[in-house]
Amino acid sequence: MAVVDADNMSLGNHAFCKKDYGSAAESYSQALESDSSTCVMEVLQKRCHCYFEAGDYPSALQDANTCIERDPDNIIGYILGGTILAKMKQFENAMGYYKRGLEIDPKNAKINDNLKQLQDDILYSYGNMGDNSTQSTLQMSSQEPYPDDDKLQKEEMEILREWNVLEFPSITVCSSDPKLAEQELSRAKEMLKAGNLEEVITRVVTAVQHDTASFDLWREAASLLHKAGNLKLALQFINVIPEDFRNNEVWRLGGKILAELGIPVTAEHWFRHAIKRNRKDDESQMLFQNVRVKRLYDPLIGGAPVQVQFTQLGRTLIAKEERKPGQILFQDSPVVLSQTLDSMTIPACGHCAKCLMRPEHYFESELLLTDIELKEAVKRYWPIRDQIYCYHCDRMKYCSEKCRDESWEKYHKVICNSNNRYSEALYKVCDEYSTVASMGSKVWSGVWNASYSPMLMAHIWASIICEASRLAEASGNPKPTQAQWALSQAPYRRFIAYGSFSQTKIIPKMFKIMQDMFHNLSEGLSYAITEREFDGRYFQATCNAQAFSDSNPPFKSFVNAIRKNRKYKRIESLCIVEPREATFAGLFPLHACLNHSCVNNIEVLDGMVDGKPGVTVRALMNIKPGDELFTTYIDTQMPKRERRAWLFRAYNFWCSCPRCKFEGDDARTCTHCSKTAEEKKCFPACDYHAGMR
Ligand SMILES: C[S@@+](CC[C@H](N)C(=O)[O-])C[C@H]1O[C@@H](n2cnc3c(N)ncnc32)[C@H](O)[C@@H]1O
Repeated sequence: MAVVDADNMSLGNHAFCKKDYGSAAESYSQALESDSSTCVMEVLQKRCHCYFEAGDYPSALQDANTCIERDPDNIIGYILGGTILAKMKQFENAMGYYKRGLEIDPKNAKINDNLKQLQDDILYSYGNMGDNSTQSTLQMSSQEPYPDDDKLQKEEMEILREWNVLEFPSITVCSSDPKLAEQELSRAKEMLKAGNLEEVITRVVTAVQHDTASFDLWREAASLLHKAGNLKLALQFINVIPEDFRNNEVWRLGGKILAELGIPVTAEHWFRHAIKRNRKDDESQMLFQNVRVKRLYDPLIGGAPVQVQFTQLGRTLIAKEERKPGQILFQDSPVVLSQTLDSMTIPACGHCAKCLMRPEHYFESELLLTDIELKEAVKRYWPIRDQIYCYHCDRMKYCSEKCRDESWEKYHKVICNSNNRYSEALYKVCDEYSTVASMGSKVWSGVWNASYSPMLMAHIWASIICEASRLAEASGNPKPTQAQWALSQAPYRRFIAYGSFSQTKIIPKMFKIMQDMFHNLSEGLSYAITEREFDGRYFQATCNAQAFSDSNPPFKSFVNAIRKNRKYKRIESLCIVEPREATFAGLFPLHACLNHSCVNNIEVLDGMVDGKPGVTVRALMNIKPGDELFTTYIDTQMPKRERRAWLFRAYNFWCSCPRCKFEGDDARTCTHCSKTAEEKKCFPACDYHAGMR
């Protein structure tokens, strides 16, 4: 047998037995340098063991990956890779290695044992993540003004002025008599109970006439007027109280009145003051967020039978009308998108997500050349979509010049490697990802842990930068002003952007790549990717992104067309296997308000919106007006403990949906009646729980 440097090999083995892993690894490295034969794999595995035992996990992983690269069916490589990643607490990645191993040897006892251990590790790690409570959405939601809010507030003040509600109310001041004032106020309260609203107003006015100096009285009077529905007079009364004398209650009441009058930005201003005076004032915080979601989302909803509200779960979508299973609730288009890394080899428009697959991607070229009938069918029915490349790089494909030009102006010019020498590093790791993915594992060790593309984050930053520089150019400024930066960031404020741990430590390489990419841009532009910025966008990209595809790809049109023509019955039989479609991850503003439940009442499907790929949200169950709409973020076939753990790890909350409350750890056993659900029907198992939905 040709041996790899036998001396070093046995030196290595000797040191290994003595647990001197450093020396053993060194000897194995020297043995490998001779790189002569079949033993290379064995030495690599042994060195991997040494690195692992010595705690040098990145080097160990490199050896495991080299084993896999040399022999993709090398099951030990997958076991080693999984074990190392589990040790590094990269559980999802570890799972990827083990799953790939099981594809080669489904009954492999070691992998099956390791997988069980991995599940325990996952659950244990979740239980030990420090503060394991769901974060308070109220505390996490910003009350910062939006860009241009100052202008909007000025416009609102004009309206209030026109309504004459900023002036002192026209009352005749009587002799000061606080007692009489109190009596009048009590009568006003009685009148309110009796529903005599006219009389409430008369009494309230009389009350303040007798004690104009008491701001408490003005506040109580305003509160009664608010309850009686006279909003404008109520506002006038509350405005009488000078700012320095307004307490938390006054500001809150003012905010409520303004919100009901449809003066949202000023209402937010009043609620902000209320919260400043009492940080624990949850009511004002909730009211603030509800005013905000109304003004931000109402314009997006159009005629759809839904509305956005703010609840304990944060932004939430509520049905306004009844819907039966299968009926559409709304459709949505992405504000930003990028093709997911695992589908990068499938041609698609990088701007609008249309599939650009051609017959040669589906049929073998030999067949296309020799099968005359197929050739004819393809010529007749396969819709050939244009494939246009970026002017400057061959990375980006588009379906039209319009898409290419829009993409360039909106974000690509900032990250195209013709303009940005640092972007090559990002493209390179994306390419590496596809190599690893082609081995069946969604791993991107040490760099990225999510299945969504980091390109989505890059597109977010690039689009912010392009928009800010466009605004600067339009206003004749050499560089964007702070207000212009804020304005260009505003569309992304609709997407939740917080998580429970910092990603910069977990994927430092990606953090560095993004910092470099956006630090020194052309024309003196620079965007600082701080830790906070990186973490926020990371969670934004992972917690809100929805995967979607072109719902009408060329293959589908082709098959539908040949099905209608009996002549092509044989060709139909060549199209049995559906091709993998290009998948995109997108941020959809309305869809991103959907919260999760393990008993989801809606489903999200691919759909065409204004001629471009987007999403369609459809009822799965009977939905009544006022019902909250729930999607599902995970595979709901998983048992409860796993579901909850995944949700906490990926989305930062502990699910408290009816299923999680009442289902046992085994997804098919009911905690109430212990009955086992039918195969494939996880829950509910009993009528009691069915009624709890
Ligand atoms: C796509 S957003 C959904 C909209 C979100 N409520 C908001 O205010 O933007 C996902 C986030 O919503 C929250 N969330 C969704 N479903 C939840 C649930 N069932 N319980 C608690 N929080 C939930 C979590 O913070 C999660 O990371």
